[in-house]
Amino acid sequence: MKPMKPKGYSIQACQRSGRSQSPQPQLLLPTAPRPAPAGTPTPPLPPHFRIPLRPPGSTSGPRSRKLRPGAVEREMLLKPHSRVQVFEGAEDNLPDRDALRAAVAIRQLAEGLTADDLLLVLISGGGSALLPAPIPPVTLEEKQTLTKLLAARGANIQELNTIRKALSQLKGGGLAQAAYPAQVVSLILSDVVGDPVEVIASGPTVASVHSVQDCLHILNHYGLRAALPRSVKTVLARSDSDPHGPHSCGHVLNVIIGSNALALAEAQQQAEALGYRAVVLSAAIQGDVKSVARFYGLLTRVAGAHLTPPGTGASVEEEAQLWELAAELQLPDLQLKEALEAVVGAEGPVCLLAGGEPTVQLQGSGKGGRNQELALRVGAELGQRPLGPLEVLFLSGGTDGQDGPTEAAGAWVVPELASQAAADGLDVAAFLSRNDSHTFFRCFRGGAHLLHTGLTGTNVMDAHLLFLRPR
Ligand SMILES: Nc1ncnc2c1ncn2[C@@H]1O[C@H](COP(=O)(O)OP(=O)(O)OP(=O)(O)O)[C@@H](O)[C@H]1O
Ligand SMILES: O=C(O)[C@H](O)CO
Repeated sequence: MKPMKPKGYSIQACQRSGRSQSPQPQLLLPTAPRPAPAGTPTPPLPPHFRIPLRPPGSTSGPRSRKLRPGAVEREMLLKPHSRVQVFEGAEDNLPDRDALRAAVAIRQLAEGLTADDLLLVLISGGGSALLPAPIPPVTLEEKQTLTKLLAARGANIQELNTIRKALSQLKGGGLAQAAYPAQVVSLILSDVVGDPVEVIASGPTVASVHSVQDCLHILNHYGLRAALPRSVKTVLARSDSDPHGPHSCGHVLNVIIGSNALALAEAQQQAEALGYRAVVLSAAIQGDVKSVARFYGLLTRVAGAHLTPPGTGASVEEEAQLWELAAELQLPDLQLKEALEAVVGAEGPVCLLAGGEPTVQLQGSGKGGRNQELALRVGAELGQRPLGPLEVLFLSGGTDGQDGPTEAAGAWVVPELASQAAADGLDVAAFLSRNDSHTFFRCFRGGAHLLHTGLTGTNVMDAHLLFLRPR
């Protein structure tokens, strides 16, 4: 590689978070303690959750300070007189004029490069909204409307980004094309199940494999083809007849440097250092949050049966239901058999880890997030039948530190939660019927079961941790 001529500056486009951190009871998770020496009695379940909570409203330490939206990025990134230009935009993950300005600046930077240059592209979740560059005559507003309609009708991220790429100058390999003949290296944090580089942030440096027919199929499926603006029809027709075909990206190296699987592998090591037999179940958990909660409820009972005296755990029917549900969820990398075998052989506490992105079909007007809703639903599942002499804790958290439009990253539950909530006059089912999981956890035990991490600066979807320990 030729020595780089240092370019004058680089551009950092980052999302302006529409949510500020407000002082809340903080459950601070210390760094994992050193591994317990051999022969140490099994740690209480789980030691790192026994941190005294700050009383509500306490404001010490950076995490409890109220930050202006967007201040975190500036605090995290820039030094005085930095040559880095920061463009903020795409508030709440929606492309806007600010993001459009950033996209134009990035394209101009890329187009000005030569064969002697190396363009370093850092990509993470939310990148699609940050790099809007609609192909004329499609306007930003038309593109916003179309993607909002698709999302509202249940289009998944693969479908959404296929359409985004077809209407963009920079997505689907367009940024790499603009930088040609410079070499391009993209370092990617994956927030999409299976880590498909052509889907993550709509693959600005990855040649798109989708055709116009794929787009039309998606638009037909969601009943949007008839109402397409003329501009969109023009662009789709033009790309269909494009003699050049998809962008070639032979000058590009795309590298996944952060993913759900990597995060779970690290969490597994931490759990083992804390004395747990830790097994990763899957980094591709998808499907409706109700089914996923049911899966974890059955898994707890089936795995728990191997950790408690015979006759106190799951029935044969429940084990069959677990396998049926696993098949229905179609989790490509599921290590269920391996996990259950590990539990059978375990002498002490067990930690089963998984991650991904369940879906929540919103039916109520409550406040919550995927992780808080999953945790509450698992809590309801765990409280349905006795689990025998078994301590259980389930945690679900967003790795970016924010779960839905709330300050929490997620929440954690134990089997006793549902009965304790009833004793406190809180109807779990009613909160769930309104998608009001955040309100529940704020009311329950003074918010003690909410997980607060603050913005983490990364985003590799959600992490689900199931801790089991025979009493
Ligand atoms: N009241 C609610 N209860 C449960 N889930 C909700 C609620 N409100 C929003 N959600 C879910 O939260 C998700 C949005 O979460 P969030 O704002 O963390 O963005 P995200 O999907 O994680 O995107 P990113 O990857 O950029 O973080 C949506 O999928 C939505 O279904
Ligand atoms: O920005 C996007 O397209 C989503 O976060 C998926 O990467």
